[in-house]
Amino acid sequence: MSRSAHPAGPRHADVMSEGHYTAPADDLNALDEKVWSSTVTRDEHGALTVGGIEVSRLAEEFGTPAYFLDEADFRARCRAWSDAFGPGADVFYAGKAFLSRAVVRWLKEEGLNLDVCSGGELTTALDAGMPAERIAFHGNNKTVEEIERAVGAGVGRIVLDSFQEIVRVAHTARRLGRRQPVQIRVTVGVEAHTHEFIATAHEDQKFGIALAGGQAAEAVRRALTLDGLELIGIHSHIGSQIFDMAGFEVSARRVVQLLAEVRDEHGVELPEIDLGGGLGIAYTSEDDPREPHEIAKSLGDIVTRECEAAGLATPRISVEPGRAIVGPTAFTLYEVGTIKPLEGLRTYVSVDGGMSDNIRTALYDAEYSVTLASRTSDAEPMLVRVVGKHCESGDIVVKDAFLPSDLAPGDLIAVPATGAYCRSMASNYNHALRPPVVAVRDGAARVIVRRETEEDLLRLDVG
Ligand SMILES: Cc1ncc(COP(=O)(O)O)c(C=O)c1O
Ligand SMILES: N[C@@H](CCCC[NH3+])C(=O)O
Repeated sequence: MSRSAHPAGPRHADVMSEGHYTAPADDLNALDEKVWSSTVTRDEHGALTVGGIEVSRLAEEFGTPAYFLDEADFRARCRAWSDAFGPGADVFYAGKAFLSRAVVRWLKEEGLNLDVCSGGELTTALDAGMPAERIAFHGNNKTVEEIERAVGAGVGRIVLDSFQEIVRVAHTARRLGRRQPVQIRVTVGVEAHTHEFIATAHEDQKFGIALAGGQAAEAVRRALTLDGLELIGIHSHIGSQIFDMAGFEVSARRVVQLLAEVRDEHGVELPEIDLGGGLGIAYTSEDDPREPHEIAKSLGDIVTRECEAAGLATPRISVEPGRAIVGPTAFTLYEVGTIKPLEGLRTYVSVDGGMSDNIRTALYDAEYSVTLASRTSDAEPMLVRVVGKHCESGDIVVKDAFLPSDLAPGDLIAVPATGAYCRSMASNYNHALRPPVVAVRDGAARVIVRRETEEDLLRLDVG
């Protein structure tokens, strides 16, 4: 069985009562390479395999639900990003998308840097051997204790997010006898075309300091006067799951304008700009993400052009992709439980996980696709909603999809593109046990984050 680049058939407008969905693929067994990691294929029996291992074997050994992460694909994406940006720029992987010690080691080996945004992420990064100078520390409300740890560890940069934080970091650095490299995160006033909850550069929200009204310029003024700080640049992150480069272009242009104002007022050319992460991936065949080299070229060109126009030397650029690296590298494997056909509506397929392992559908109305993984089938397509086992009717994993109508309890189904913001946002709702993450590579599979156990739950319950 082979992978197909274009499995989605023509759209049908006739079947659904609400929302939007793709018509059944011409071949429900086909795998769209846009949404699956590079080593996923079907074997001669039709079963899905990753890294050369068949899913039924994986399910037997590691159980379901579980996330299977294609290590070769992860490493290849790291290399694609670092090659695209080249030695004159820095790629920081955004650890919030998914972080574990194995991931930190892969990043280190592949030459990437790491963006962390909490004490927990910092600890994981340092514990797995990421050199502190390759770590950027983010967050809109870093605690004093987190700031102390970050400065004490010698992180390469702290991204300042508020006026209070400018003072806090300066104080801490002075007390520890350091001069901490910092960037200032600005909100550039861009409405990124993405879900409201994951857009971050419009002014009415909690992140950053607004360019508008001269606030960012004031933040620069203060940062430049404080002894404990070495202001190395300006940071902007406009949101997440964005396909349209226009928002990044506006953002780059406005950040460069601020650099020019800083040069005019202070006679200082800040050497770096960070344009954040947020590049979209394909969750379904309808999504059309950009390749890293296109993104690098487009951002590089605009920064160079704007800097030339402003008479500035081109600063060093950095970016912080999270989803675009880890998102496509993993899929979630579920076992089908109950199947409930609702006459004239759709069939509800319940799986052994749900919103506790993938909150994105409930939280952002995110769209996913799904395939029958343990076998192929030539049965007619049926319209399904894949739901979890939680006590919520919003507990939906895949809102609208087609699966073969001979689907039966015990079949394995796989949801692709769950590498980002699924395990990292997983919960214990209904005392669910968070699933393991299993890395698969060259015919070998190993647990990198183990499944939680009921003992883990009881251990925290000390009452
Ligand atoms: C500051 C910052 N950088 C990078 C990212 C990573 O975003 P993404 O995973 O969409 O690339 C985020 C999350 O949106 C962020 O807040
Ligand atoms: N967690 C979000 C994105 C936010 C990224 C971090 N600022 C998602 O799943 O899409």
